[in-house]
Amino acid sequence: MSQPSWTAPRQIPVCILTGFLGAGKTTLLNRVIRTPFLSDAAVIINEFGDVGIDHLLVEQSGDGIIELSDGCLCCTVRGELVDTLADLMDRMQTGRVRPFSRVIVETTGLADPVPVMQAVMGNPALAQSYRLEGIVTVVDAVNGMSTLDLHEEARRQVAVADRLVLTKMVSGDASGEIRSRLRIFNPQAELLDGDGDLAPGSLFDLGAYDPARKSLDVARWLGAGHGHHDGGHDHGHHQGHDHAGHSHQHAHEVNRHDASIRSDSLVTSRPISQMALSMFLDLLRSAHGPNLLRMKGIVKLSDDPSRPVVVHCVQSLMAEPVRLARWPDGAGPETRLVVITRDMPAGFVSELFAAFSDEPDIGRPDSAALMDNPLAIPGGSPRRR
Ligand SMILES: Nc1nc2c(ncn2[C@@H]2O[C@H](COP(=O)(O)OP(=O)(O)OP(=O)(O)O)[C@@H](O)[C@H]2O)c(=O)[nH]1
Repeated sequence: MSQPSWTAPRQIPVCILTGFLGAGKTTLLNRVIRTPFLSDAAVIINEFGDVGIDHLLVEQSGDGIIELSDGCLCCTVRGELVDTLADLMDRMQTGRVRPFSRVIVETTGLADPVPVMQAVMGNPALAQSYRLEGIVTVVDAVNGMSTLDLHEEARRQVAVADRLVLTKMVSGDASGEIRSRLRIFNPQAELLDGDGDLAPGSLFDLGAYDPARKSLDVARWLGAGHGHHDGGHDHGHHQGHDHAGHSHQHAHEVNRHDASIRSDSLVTSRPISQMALSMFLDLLRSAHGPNLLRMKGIVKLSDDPSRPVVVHCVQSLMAEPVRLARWPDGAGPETRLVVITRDMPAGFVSELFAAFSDEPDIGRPDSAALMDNPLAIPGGSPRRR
């Protein structure tokens, strides 16, 4: 992990709007595109196939910018989206398009959002101008269950979301099953009613760290208050509590269709050294990067527990950590990390973190032992693909 930066340049937030084919992404965008919150947004629409029509369906707001990135994001994301974002910035800086302060990328319904996130975060030139704000995933209440059963991309779209929007609801009762499943799948994401009165700010302002305002809405970003799913369903969901010391971990394992994807929520008030944090993150990213779909959080460091560091990564890519001047209002002071993984054994991430954060436990090496011998990793060896 590189040294956290004290100040970050002004970067334009990029929000990814995803959701399976026909879930209602374009409809949702149309509902909010003309509102003041999005009046200076640039919208990039990715379409699949030679004859795209989605961009024709999105009503332009005034001189709103609609960029078309054709081709499948899964295949062309690194070239196409990176080029489009770079070109857009160049055109703004040379006065060829009006200034924009936010970008929304609507993906094709077939897109795996992870490479899309990587494209925004992983290009050094783009990282100067843009920062990944987060993911909004639209889920269709009518077809959502079968879509999640059948499509890995749809499961990933839900798992990595910061915010989930449920569309096409028939009645409150009928949507109970899909709500429960989404909660199991992604306990942290805020779940919004797409038929309700949606303010664009509640859709696209995801609470991520904003270098311009130097603000972080931890509850929105990490989902405080959304951490528990609706009860009543048992799809193999396991939740572990360990209140020894000051920490607890919640691990959420989803039903047999989704069994490969897990979400771990790691919380501890015990400060962690920067070295131990770096080793924990490096180990996860280097050894398990392909299975680390997303990790984000705020960490209490032992050198100065009053100034937390904000970290987030997508697979092996890590954004520049940012050291805050103080704990954000309403947060902490405790470390909170959300880790979304695929094909990792239950307990692996939480055990590894507990070892690095020196949670006492018989038979578990502490951080000093792990730094001496990183092979003594607790939690067993994850399956590899
Ligand atoms: N009843 C109802 N229909 C909706 C809602 N949202 C979208 N639809 C309908 O669902 C269909 C697909 O909506 P789109 O907004 O085009 O979905 P999309 O996710 O952009 O679709 P793709 O671009 O094909 O992935 C359209 O016929 C919409 O009118 C909703 O909240 N309620």
